Amino acid sequence: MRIAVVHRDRCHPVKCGTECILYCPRVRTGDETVVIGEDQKAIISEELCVGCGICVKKCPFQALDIVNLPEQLDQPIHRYGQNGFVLYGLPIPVEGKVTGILGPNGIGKSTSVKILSGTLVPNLGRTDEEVSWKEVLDLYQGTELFDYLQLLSQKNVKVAVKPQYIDQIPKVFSGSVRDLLGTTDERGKLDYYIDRLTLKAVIDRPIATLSGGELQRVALAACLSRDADFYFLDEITPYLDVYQRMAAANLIRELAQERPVVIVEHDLAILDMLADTVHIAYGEPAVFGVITHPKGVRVGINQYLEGFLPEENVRFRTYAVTFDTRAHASDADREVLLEFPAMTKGFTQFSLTVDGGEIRSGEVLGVLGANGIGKSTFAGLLAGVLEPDTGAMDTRVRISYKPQYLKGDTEATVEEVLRQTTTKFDTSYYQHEILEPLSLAQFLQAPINTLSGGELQRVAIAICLSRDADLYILDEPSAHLDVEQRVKISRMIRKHAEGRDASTLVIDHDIYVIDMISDRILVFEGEPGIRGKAAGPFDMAAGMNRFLEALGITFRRDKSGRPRINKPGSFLDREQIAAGEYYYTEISK
Ligand SMILES: Nc1ncnc2c1ncn2[C@@H]1O[C@H](COP(=O)(O)OP(=O)(O)OP(=O)(O)O)[C@@H](O)[C@H]1O
Ligand SMILES: Nc1ncnc2c1ncn2[C@@H]1O[C@H](COP(=O)(O)OP(=O)(O)OP(=O)(O)O)[C@@H](O)[C@H]1O
Repeated sequence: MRIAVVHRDRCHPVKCGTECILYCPRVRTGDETVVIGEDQKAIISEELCVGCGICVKKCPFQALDIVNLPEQLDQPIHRYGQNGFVLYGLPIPVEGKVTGILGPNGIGKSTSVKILSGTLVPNLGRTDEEVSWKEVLDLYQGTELFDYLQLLSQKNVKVAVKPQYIDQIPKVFSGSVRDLLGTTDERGKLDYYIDRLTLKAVIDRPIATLSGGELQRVALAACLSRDADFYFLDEITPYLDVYQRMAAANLIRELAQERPVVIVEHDLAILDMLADTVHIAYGEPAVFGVITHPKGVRVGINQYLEGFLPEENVRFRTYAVTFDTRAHASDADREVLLEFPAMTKGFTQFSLTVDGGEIRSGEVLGVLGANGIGKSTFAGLLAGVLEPDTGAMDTRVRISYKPQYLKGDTEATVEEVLRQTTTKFDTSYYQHEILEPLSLAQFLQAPINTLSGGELQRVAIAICLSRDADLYILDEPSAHLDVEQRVKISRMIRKHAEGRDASTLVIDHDIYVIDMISDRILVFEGEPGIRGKAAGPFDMAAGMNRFLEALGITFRRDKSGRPRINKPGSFLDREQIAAGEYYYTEISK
């Protein structure tokens, strides 16, 4: 079985020589394997295509993919139009349980949530005709999903959804947090959620002025407060600090005792403590995706990292994703490259104090701290996009800065934008050290304004690292990236820093990313939203301990090296706290 996918945003028959038609051996023999449709996009007939792949190589805009599917796949559940992405399988919500969905970007996780939450009516892969619910139900007869789909088709099920891209909320809602949440209090638990998600301080603020972390928590409170039969949460961790992630996870577990919850999540440490079972999503991003049967959470995560599904007998990746444990060498003999001065910056409600410090040549300085404690403000002061009230950064230091929130509002293609930032685009260094680890090659011809959150993030990292600079600043590079990409960008940022007469500062809430990347750590402390102060830089163990001790969270490593959060109050948790080993530990080895 074979599928042909045309990435419509990259298909421009007016601008190319219609190479897909010109070089197709079947077209040369006289049939219509590839034609240009009325909407000026290529259409590939999957019945006629022989799968030679010549059109894929010849297309100047990388707009085509032809893929042979694994044999055992049966009927698709949905296809986004002719030559569009195809999805096989659905997750199953279960009474009393949190069901997770784990997989790379662009593999159909959100699509499956849209189907189960009733936003998208499945078409069983048939894009040229109306497909009735009866046909869908016939297909699921005798399966665990039948009852659920029947209720859904009869519109007899009430669902609550936390959408993936919360930055859309201010575009459709203009009132205050109180106005928005007031309409959702259907179970009389809103005050409880406001308290547990520490939203009291922002309750009268206009939605448009909230930070990403605050908006994420408002969206969560809005979803959890509804009186629904089923709850669907599409990524809860972006922009939340570790403490807030744990608080959100605990609330979701509480809710799952009463109502089924389905969650999509890339943060493995959180998914691990939150979900009872996981469905793995595999396939080829933007081409096809398969949702597996449910697996126990620990087994499922390990199979996903391994890239092999023993029950299905499918290897979907040729290599395993491994979590390196890095020996953190003392680098005290590195030369000091630059000094940042003592600075202060005050907003109406918040003030930041920074004691001066130094960053060494080739060093990566990790930055940890709660939401709203001044990390991005500090980055803005260093980068010169914010004016300090006292102190001033040396303007001779050349800075390359990736901000936390990305704008993707240009129609220029990825390649055009990258070429504007570097003269090295055509070198093999650029291919191997930038494009490959960020998996950018396949969408170089895509216009920036059509990229997903994870794709845009990777382009922004490439732009930042492409410039010549003395100091590279990356604010939350892991947001919206899948697990594999997080491991890859961590290695890549490290490699970029090593052996270069430059320094790098990385702010991130993913503890593992900070562990992988950093030589030393700056810890931001204070009272979120009111005052913050940068402490350090500390060596890795001291920095991690200082940050995690304040949160009361300990980590251990499992056999594969993956960091896992210890259950609060468990034997290991108590033992590590007593030994003062919050992250790097001798005890759990
Ligand atoms: N309305 C749509 N029309 C056409 N294609 C779509 C549509 N929505 C999504 N797609 C495509 O379907 C594929 C799967 O998208 P989906 O959002 O379900 O992935 P995902 O696994 O949730 O990814 P991520 O982790 O990045 O959120 C992507 O290639 C996407 O471009
Ligand atoms: N331009 C501004 N005007 C007023 N207040 C601001 C402004 N920028 C930031 N703040 C406030 O300053 C505080 C610190 O914000 P900052 O973005 O530096 O925090 P952060 O530690 O980076 O948080 P996060 O982890 O959520 O990104 C927050 O309370 C924020 O609301």
